[in-house]
Amino acid sequence: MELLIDVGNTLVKYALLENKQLSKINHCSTFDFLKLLSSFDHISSIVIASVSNPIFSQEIHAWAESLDIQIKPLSTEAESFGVKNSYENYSTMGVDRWLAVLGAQYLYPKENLLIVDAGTAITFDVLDKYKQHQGGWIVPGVDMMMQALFKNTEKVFAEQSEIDVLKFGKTTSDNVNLGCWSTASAAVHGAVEMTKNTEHSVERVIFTGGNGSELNRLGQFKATYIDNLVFIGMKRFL
Ligand SMILES: Nc1ncnc2c1ncn2[C@@H]1O[C@H](COP(=O)(O)OP(=O)(O)OP(=O)(O)O)[C@@H](O)[C@H]1O
Ligand SMILES: CC(C)(CO)[C@@H](O)C(=O)NCCC(=O)O
Ligand SMILES: [K+]
Repeated sequence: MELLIDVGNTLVKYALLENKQLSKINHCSTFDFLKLLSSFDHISSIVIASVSNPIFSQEIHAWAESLDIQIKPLSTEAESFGVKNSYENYSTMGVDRWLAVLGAQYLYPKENLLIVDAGTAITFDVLDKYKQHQGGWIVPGVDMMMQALFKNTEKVFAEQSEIDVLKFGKTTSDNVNLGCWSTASAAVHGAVEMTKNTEHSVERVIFTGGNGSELNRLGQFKATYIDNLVFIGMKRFL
């Protein structure tokens, strides 16, 4: 049994692989994950991808080595499984993005794709059906947009609320909630629009990440939400 770990900036996500089958994803803080570690002493190997502080990964590394458990850190490559990175300096691209791209390419090899990972940040990656990454965007996540507003203003605030449909708001709280979600959603539309009339015109949008299913629900476009896209990418390395 293998343990797959995706270390983000807010949460650690992990899943088990048993007989090539991915378990459901769990998530927790790095602090809670370290408390859980001893319960994984029966696994044969670990695959880890991190875009966060290396100290956490180093602790897992040390623990695995002390128990003779193999540990394989993943990193972004110039090319993986024939998929070619567009970055001038590929190693600076977050490995979570690269794994999401590889997961999407595995699931939909015949379409031009836009991969949107909506977490702490929202990343956009365009991958064409010839396995060429065409570039992307990084924007603040919905929570981060709101936090930036609260931090830099005196009278702007918001309460957490469920959004039914995207529209204009008539209270401060609704203005913030609807504004930030609409901004994220508009960026998805904008990314699709930007590829129109190019050779990599997007045929499918794939959402993942903590806020991905909500963005999928709120948007008015044909899209697919895949909660374990990064793990599907990781599985290709096993
Ligand atoms: N069930 C959920 N659990 C945790 N976060 C959730 C959930 N639903 C929505 N979210 C939101 O998703 C965001 C976290 O997304 P994600 O789980 O992709 O985190 P992350 O991996 O730490 O982010 P990143 O990888 O971008 O650093 C938070 O802003 C949170 O508000
Ligand atoms: C953008 C995030 C934070 C999303 O998790 C991560 O992919 C990251 O730290 N990336 C490094 C910068 C880049 O991808 O160009
Ligand atoms: K992520």
